[in-house]
Amino acid sequence: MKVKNPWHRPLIIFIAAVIGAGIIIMVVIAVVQNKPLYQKYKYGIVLDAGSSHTSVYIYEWPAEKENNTGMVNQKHACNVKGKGISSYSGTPQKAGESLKECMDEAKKTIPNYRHHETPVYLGATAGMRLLEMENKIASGEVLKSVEKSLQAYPFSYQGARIISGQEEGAFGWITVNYLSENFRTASGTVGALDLGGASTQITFVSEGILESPENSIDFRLYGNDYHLYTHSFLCYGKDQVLKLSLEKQIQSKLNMTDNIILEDPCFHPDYNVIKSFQSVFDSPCVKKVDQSQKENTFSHKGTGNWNKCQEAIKKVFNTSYCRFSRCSFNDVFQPPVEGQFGLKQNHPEVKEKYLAEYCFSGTYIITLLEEGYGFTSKDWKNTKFIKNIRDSEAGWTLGYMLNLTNMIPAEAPDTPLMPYGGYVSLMLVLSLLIFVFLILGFIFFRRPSCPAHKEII
Ligand SMILES: O=c1[nH]cnc2c1ncn2[C@@H]1O[C@H](COP(=O)(O)OP(=O)(O)O)[C@@H](O)[C@H]1O
Ligand SMILES: [Ca+2]
Repeated sequence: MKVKNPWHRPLIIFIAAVIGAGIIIMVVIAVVQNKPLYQKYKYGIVLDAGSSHTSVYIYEWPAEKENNTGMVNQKHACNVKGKGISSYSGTPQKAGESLKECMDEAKKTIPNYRHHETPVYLGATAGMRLLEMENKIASGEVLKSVEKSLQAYPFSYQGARIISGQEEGAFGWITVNYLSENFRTASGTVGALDLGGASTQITFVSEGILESPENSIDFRLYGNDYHLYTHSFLCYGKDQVLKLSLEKQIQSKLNMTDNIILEDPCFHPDYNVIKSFQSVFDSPCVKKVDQSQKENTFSHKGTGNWNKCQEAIKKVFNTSYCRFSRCSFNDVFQPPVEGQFGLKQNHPEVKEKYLAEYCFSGTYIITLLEEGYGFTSKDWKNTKFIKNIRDSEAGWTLGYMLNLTNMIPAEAPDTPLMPYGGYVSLMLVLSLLIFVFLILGFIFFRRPSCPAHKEII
């Protein structure tokens, strides 16, 4: 008679129970491990203090993914009411006060527990560059006023300063390429064009030798080297160019004794506005008019003629002199434009206050690109007019914050072989298999070789 191994049955039951429990524990761990976690965000605030107005941008990114590309998004934008901070040169304390509404909004938008670690930066552009040139004390007071106002908030204040034209161009380029995820892909980068009210920037990767060091800037981002050409033309933003072009027309009529009537081909034929000399001559971009003329007015009448408008605008670019092997205009070195371009454009929907100047602005953009930067019909096909990329505005502010918070590493971070969830699951399956084989091996090798010979006495 065959005798059953007395401990065989309970052992099998025990082993089956252990394996069953093991499987359940592993499945639970795998499920819990891979369940989508509640995403925690971090925040950053950048104020773009432009010549015409100030905007407050709030950025957010998943707390644990700071160095991954494309992770930072614009959460909120607020347009400060009124003009740019440089317009408060006579009443500096009002510059700080003007930011209050948007900063209060920022306080509500960002969760309270993150306030103290949220950096706030203010960067002022061409309007303040011009004020600094004209009246350094006034520009200093305006900056102090905005600083005082920002320091009153619970955020981590990181400074208010006038950024250079080179920074404005380079950070605009970083923003566009970061949002387009061009840094870690083989697609290459796009050049960046930005037309502001008081300055305009052009930035692109150039293979050629850059003859003027002030136009050259190098970055190492995610393990790649980028050799950039960048230039910011102060006074060539659209508001200042309009003043320049009016000034040229007024100067030619100054010796007239009668009221000055400017017939302007860049404005539509129904346009007829009385303007003060002061509104044209209040800027360091235009030649000063003699004091006795300051109180004068002129009548600005549109005639609506595109060809004549372009002829008039061409006159603001000086191409008669160049110290380098080649120039864009005004003796500024520029290599031939390369690759695709994104031009930052403001709201495509037409607002009343900008409508009258649209003909002038459109003609200026075309003339700047073709006559100024040397774009040809081939480059036009490669040029996109953009306001937003993935709901984030394509200006310099995001690039500025990414740079100051070191969120774009010089070297590409090492990426693990597989995602964390996949790794955990694979390890579980492999350990389960090893466990099962161990048990099977144990059962087979410990089994008595000839149980039939054994007898119970
Ligand atoms: O909705 C719009 N349509 C057209 N132009 C706009 C709109 N919003 C702002 N702008 C113009 O865009 C320009 C923005 O310049 P900004 O104030 O940034 O100066 P900056 O960059 O030279 O310092 C100004 O000329 C302003 O009038
Ligand atoms: Ca701007």
